[in-house]
Amino acid sequence: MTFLDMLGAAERQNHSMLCVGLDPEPTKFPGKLKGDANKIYDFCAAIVDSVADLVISFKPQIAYFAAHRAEGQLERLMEHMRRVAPQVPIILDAKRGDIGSTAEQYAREAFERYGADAVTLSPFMGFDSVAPYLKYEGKGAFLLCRTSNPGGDDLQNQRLASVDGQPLLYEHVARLAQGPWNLNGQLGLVVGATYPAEIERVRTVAPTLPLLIPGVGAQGGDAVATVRAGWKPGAPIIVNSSRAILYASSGDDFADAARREALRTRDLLQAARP
Ligand SMILES: O=C(O)c1cc(=O)[nH]c(=O)n1[C@@H]1O[C@H](COP(=O)(O)O)[C@@H](O)[C@H]1O
Repeated sequence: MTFLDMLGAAERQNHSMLCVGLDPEPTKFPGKLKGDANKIYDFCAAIVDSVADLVISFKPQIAYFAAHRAEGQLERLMEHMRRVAPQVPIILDAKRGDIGSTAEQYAREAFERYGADAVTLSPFMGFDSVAPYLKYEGKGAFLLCRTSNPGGDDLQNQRLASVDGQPLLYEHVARLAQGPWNLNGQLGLVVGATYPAEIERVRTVAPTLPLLIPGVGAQGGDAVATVRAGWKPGAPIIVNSSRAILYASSGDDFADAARREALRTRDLLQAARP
């Protein structure tokens, strides 16, 4: 099953566009787990178990594991997600971007070591830095396009005088991903929920690509505006929330609280479909 097939199946089965981001930060862990980096797997597995029937995708952020020498725990978590939610695709948020020979190693890490279904990438180094990921048939690759952070303006909103129509840089990335770079239909784009007008613009330039949209919850993005700007039948959106769900409670009821917040967010997103 390809990444896109899995997305469609999870969306239908769980009636969801919600992606739960797995950004484990031990200092924020509840109760007995607090401060213990050896409990990253336990914390994340409990969250996965409580929301598995509510999500279109899971998105572990690799830095939160690597910073604590917890790559082994990430490997176990990937296996756990496969076991409890085989229908739910996993996007490894790694934001890689390097020359082709190094990109081959990053692609191997994401798809062979961790067994991810998709990965996030920076397009800054150009097509040859993206191509090695596309050799993995059926896997997805999301290019950073208009990111959720304010500093995204610094480069992404610059106008490209040398390109036809003088698009903004992020519009050009969207055009490349929808067209010439999308050799096997594996590309998607990352657009921040904090910028709904830009989501709408990206959706116009890239009408069929899946959009990964982080920024609801802790970053304050507008869930309803996000869906209205990005959702179209047949062109999935994957709306990520991490901290607002993971840390919905600092008590021993953290998994139940995460489920309540995930359910609330899922239903808000579903109800906003035009
Ligand atoms: O690629 C991403 O996932 C990403 C892109 C972006 O533009 N903004 C963004 O916040 N992210 C990631 O999405 C998650 C957002 O987390 P919360 O703000 O806690 O919901 C983090 O893992 C970020 O690294």
